[in-house]
Amino acid sequence: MTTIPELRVREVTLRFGGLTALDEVSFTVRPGSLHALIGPNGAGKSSCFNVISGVYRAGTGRVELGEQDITLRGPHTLAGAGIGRSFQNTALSARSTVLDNVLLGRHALTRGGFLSCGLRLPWTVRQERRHTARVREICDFLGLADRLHLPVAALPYGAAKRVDLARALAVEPSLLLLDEPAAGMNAMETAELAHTIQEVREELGISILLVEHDMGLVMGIADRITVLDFGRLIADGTPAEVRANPEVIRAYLGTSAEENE
Ligand SMILES: Nc1ncnc2c1ncn2[C@@H]1O[C@H](COP(=O)(O)OP(=O)(O)OP(=O)(O)O)[C@@H](O)[C@H]1O
Repeated sequence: MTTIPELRVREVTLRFGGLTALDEVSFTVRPGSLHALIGPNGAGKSSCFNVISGVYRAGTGRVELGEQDITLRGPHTLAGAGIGRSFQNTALSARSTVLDNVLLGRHALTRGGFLSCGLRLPWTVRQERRHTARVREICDFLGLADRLHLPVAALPYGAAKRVDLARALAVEPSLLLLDEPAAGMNAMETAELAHTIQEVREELGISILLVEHDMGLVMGIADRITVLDFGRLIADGTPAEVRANPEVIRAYLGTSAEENE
């Protein structure tokens, strides 16, 4: 069994001109845990997510995954580092089928260049079959088995988000980054998603870092929660600890309470 590495965010600072989006933020995602990153609007959640996933480069500080320093890695090297990520606005090809979209996520694990694939050499054919079989398993696990050959454009929103999740899992990550997976979902889709995320964690044993606005979802499934406010870390603990933290209550009451409930 592969060991799941710890993700360490170490004193990360990120500035946009005069604005400090992240101010010496440090937290650790323990191996196999479901860790949520929350905070009011503009707190720095997306900035932090983007630093971890290599979209933004931290001004100072480090991001480490196990023994790897991933601070300066670009987003295209994520899969190689064992990180799968979902997107807030799914970056799927709407006209392609579910199967083809998820197979694209598998690309990072594919050996051989386009010449050997184009020539359909026997080992590339075998490799393709193996990848397709695994992708079918992942889609099956996520309840997409009967939709494999449908174009993504024909799917309801909740199912399209599952395809995005399937594509992130297709890289066989040890760390899964989920960027507001419940955004735009109705209550039933959100409840199903919560169940799926828990199943992914239990079945695959991987670590999951979740950036999410839906407090109900986060409080219900996270093992640990890191709270940001104005780019600073104001709390880090279990859902019960975070819920009772006066600074967290103040930060959330300072914004629209309904919006964050
Ligand atoms: N590319 C950018 N250029 C300039 N400022 C930015 C950029 N991205 C984010 N910011 C600013 O950095 C701060 C943190 O933004 P960020 O999007 O990380 O917060 P957030 O917690 O994800 O907010 P939300 O919940 O509204 O998505 C905000 O003041 C935002 O305006």
